[in-house]
Order: sequence, then C-alpha cells, then structure tokens
Amino acid sequence: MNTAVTLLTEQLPQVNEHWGQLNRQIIVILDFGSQYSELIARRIRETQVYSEVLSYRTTAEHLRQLNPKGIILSGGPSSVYAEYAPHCDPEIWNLGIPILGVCYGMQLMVNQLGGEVAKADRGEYGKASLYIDDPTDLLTNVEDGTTMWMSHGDSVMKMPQGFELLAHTENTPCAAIADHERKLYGVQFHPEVVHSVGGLALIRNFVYHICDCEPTWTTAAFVEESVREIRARVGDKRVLLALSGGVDSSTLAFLLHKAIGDQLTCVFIDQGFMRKYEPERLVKLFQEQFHIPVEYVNARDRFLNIMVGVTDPEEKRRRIGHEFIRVFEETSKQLGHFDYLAQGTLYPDVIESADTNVDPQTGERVAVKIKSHHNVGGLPKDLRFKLVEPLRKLFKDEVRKVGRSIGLPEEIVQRQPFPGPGLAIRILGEVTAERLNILRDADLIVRQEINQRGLYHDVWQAFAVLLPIRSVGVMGDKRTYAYPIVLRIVTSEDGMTADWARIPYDVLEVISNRIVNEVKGVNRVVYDITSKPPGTIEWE
Ligand SMILES: Nc1ncnc2c1ncn2[C@@H]1O[C@H](COP(=O)(O)OP(=O)(O)OP(=O)(O)O)[C@@H](O)[C@H]1O
Ligand SMILES: O=c1[nH]c(=O)c2[nH+]cn([C@@H]3O[C@H](COP(=O)(O)O)[C@@H](O)[C@H]3O)c2[nH]1
Ligand SMILES: NC(=O)CC[C@H](N)C(=O)O
Ligand SMILES: [Mg+2]
Repeated sequence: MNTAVTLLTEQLPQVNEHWGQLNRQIIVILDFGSQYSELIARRIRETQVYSEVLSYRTTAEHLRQLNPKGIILSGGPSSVYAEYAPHCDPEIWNLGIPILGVCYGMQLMVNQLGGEVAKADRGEYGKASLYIDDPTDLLTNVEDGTTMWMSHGDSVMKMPQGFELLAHTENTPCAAIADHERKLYGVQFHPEVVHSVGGLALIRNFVYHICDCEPTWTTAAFVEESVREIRARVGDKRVLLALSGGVDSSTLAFLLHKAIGDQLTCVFIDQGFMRKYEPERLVKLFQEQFHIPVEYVNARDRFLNIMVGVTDPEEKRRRIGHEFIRVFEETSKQLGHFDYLAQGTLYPDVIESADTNVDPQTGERVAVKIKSHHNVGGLPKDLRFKLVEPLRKLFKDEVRKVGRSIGLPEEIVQRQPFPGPGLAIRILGEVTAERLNILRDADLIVRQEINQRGLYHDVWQAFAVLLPIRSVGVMGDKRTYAYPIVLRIVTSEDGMTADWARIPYDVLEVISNRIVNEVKGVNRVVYDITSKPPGTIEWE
C-alpha cells in the first residue's frame, strides 16, 4: 500500500481570517490525502452549510479556536498501522465536537481510541450493499440494503470501548460505528461519492441532527458576506480587476461593483491568444449592456515576443503569468495608484497549481503540480499588488450560481471556460502568428457547429488544438503536407474530472470537412477520446 500522503491542503490558503467575526457555522474536513476530500466539502456545502478542507496536521488547539460545528476525517491511501501513517492530534477526540471518520478517518479513530484495524481478508472496491443494524441517528432515512461505494483494503476488527455497530456489509462487519455519547462516528464507505445511494442523506444527518447546524451557507449569504469582507479589506482603496469576460471574472466584476462601485477599474488584456472576435465582443458587452467601463489593453506584440522559441508548456504558462502581472502593473501606473488586484481565481486553479507535497516516509517534497494556472502558479514572486480573490474557495458550478444571483446574464453564466493563457496552450510547441491564425479559424468552426446543433450547453468545453507536426494528405490531386487539428470536446461537472463527449458522427464529419476545406495549413482532423484523468482537458 502506498503510504505517501497528499498534502495539498498545506499549499492552500488557511481558513479565512474573518471567520470569527462572521460567526459562520462550519464543518472542518481534515485531509488525509483522499482524492475525495474536496468532494466531501462540496457535498456539505450542497446542504447549505459552509465547509473547508484543512491539513490533517491542524492542531486541536487551532480547531478549538475555529470552533467548527463538526469535524470530518477524510479517507487516505495509508494504512493506520503502518510506521509512517499520518495521525491527527489525539486531543481532537476530547474537544467535545462531533466527529465523522470516513474510511481511513474511521480506521484512525478506531486505532487511536484503542480498537483494532488490520488488513482485511478481502478488500472491497466499488459498490456494496449496506445492511443497517441501527436505523437511528446517522443512518436515519438510509434504506436497509442500499448501495454504498467502498474502496478499502483494511478493516475494523474490534471497535474501541463505548462504540456500537450501526451497519455492516457482506465483507465488512463494522461498516458504520458510533459512540453516541461522545458523538464520534465512523463509516467505512464513502458517502460523498455520487454512486453512494443515501450518501447525501447520511451527510445531512451528520450536519443537521448530530452537529446541529442551520442552513446558513446560501448563495445570498455568500454574496452578502463577500461584499462585507471586500469592503472591510479594501476600505477606500482602489481595485484593479483582471477581467477576461469569462464566468469567473465577470461574476467577480459584478460582485466588486456591488461592493465598492467606482473604486473598481476593470482591465482586459488582449494577449493575442484570444478566440476570434472575442475581445471586441467583451468590451462592447460590458460597456454598452452592463455600463461597467473596461480598460482595453492591446498587448499582443509583447506576449507574442515572449513566446519566441519557447516550447515547454510550464515555461509558457510561467511567462504568460508574469507578463500579465507586468502589464497590470504598467496599466495601473497609467491609471493612477492601485493597491489591490482582483482575480477570478477558483478552487480547482489553486489545487492543480499546488506546488509540492511531503512524503511522510522520507520527509521529501514530492511534486504533484499538474499545471501552473497562470493566475496562481504563474504569478511572479515580487508581486506588488495585494490580491483580492473572493471566489478562491468555490467550484465553477458554485460560481455560476453566485453570478446568476447577482444579475449576470445567462449568456455569460453558461459560458464555457476559456483558459487565461488562451490559444498559447492549445498550440503545442512554439506559438507563432501563423499558427495562431490557423487555430483561430479552426476554433471558430468548432464553436459555430457546436452552437448551431444546440450542443453548446451539453458539453463543458469544445475547442481545437494545433499540433506542431505535419502529415501527408491529398487535395485536388495534389499532395499536401500540413498540420493536424485535434478536436477536444469534453463533459464535466467541475473541470476536476472529465470525459470525452459522445458527439454524433455527422457533427464530427461536418467539423472535420469544414476545417480541412476552409482553413489553409490544415489537412487532417482527429478526435481526442481521452478522459481526465488520465488526460487533462487542455493539452498543455
Ligand atoms: N485576458 C485577460 N485579461 C485580464 N484578466 C484575465 C485575462 N484572462 C484571465 N484573466 C484573469 O485570470 C483569471 C483566471 O482565468 P480563468 O480563465 O480561470 O477565469 P475566467 O476567464 O474569469 O473564467 P472562465 O474559466 O469561465 O474562462 C480570471 O478570472 C481573470 O481574473
Ligand atoms: O484560467 C486558466 N488558466 C490556466 O492556466 C488554465 N489551465 C487550464 N485551465 C482550465 O481549467 C480547466 C481544467 O483544465 P485541465 O484539465 O487542462 O487542467 C479547463 O476548463 C481548462 O480550460 C485554465 N484556466
Ligand atoms: N479509501 C481509504 O480511505 C482507504 C483506507 C485504507 N488505506 C484502506 O485501504 O483500507
Ligand atoms: Mg477564462
């Protein structure tokens, strides 16, 4: 069993400092490296209670100060009895705060409180039927025999003193356990994954009946609190907003406009890697329809210049991230003094850009960075602005709800994401003006066809990628030797995982025909049928 622990949470911003003042109810999740830790937080937030993921190293003292209504211990890849297994501060059992251990979290609870965990004869991976021994409390409204999702090789062999059995499965005698008096609960399965029928009911029981929470985390509450926080933070200072016209920064523009009105200045940087007609459209929309002035900065040449000879994807992202900031700095000087830079950074941008993780076995830092999103990992070290990023804890679908609630038109709310580095990370190898023009034309065809067939809202993203290689073709009896275009069309809930979209063949056919016939320099079109993982959505 792999004992390396993912410590993404140590890279993440720590709990909001204004918490205490806001008096917000919260459920804290301590992360032991599960792929699902964030999913747990999300599910809790779906029940309208705020939740955040913290490192498993968070001390009991720190938790006491945060005063959460409940604590959830996530799953994780380690075995509790292994030498370097991650443990939580044993004092947390004495805090008097309800705790739910999920999988590794439950095994840890059992291990630390004097029970026994060992390798099971048979692990369980995937669906299992849950038979309920005590239908009250945690398992209220969870049907006997319901399906829960399992993923474990270890099992609880003996419960600690004071614990009772709540449920079992065919292979796992202790699938759910509780010490009712101390409000300590453990489940071997994963209630947070969609395949666990009744998982959300269980989570609601924990949140509402056991932790006694109230539904305070609503979109309206988020907007209200953010507005208050932004005002408290910014005071009478001016804020420069990096506006791309995408869902995140447009939502942020509306939020900041509501919070600080004229202290806000929006700046759109045309880095030359935008899609065809997009820059003009954005500026017009904001100025004419929303009456929010936008400063348009034409920085095409300088961005193209810094791409000369660069082929490494991370180097491209780094350069683009830096150049964005330099342009903001210069623009800021021209427009007067600004202390703050606001960006529409979301949680997935932060997680995927997280720099390093620690392997507890060796104490070595293990890189897990997937890619540096330009607005996080691509930022220069000597950043002169203070950042304002109120959406930093949210997922895309949560941002869409916020946007909608503050009047952002559906046309923008539903927009497909477009990465800040734009077409530069969709041209593999060196980015040149010629390649940009080819990709822009191919991309326009993809968008037109997907739009016309009413598929735009069925997919998460649909776009073209240009490969820097050439293949042989034949057109009009003549040999061609030109670039291939990759079609990338995916479905996804939040961009963290994705699947390739099952687009009808006739649509693919039209797109392919049009691109090869209409875009000079392309003689072949291929369809990417890789999910994420193992692929990522973008090619770089
Ligand atoms: N061309 C640009 N000019 C100014 N700021 C930008 C530009 N591109 C990106 N940004 C900044 O970087 C942030 C992250 O970009 P990202 O693409 O993730 O978000 P978005 O463009 O707002 O929304 P979406 O994900 O829907 O495209 C943006 O919210 C914005 O603050
Ligand atoms: O603003 C951004 N700056 C970036 O550097 C960046 N990289 C990826 N993306 C978008 O994030 C989502 C996940 O993409 P990946 O599967 O390629 O990591 C997809 O929606 C991508 O389009 C970015 N957005
Ligand atoms: N998903 C988990 O938390 C797994 C816990 C532990 N590694 C096991 O295999 O039982
Ligand atoms: Mg964008």
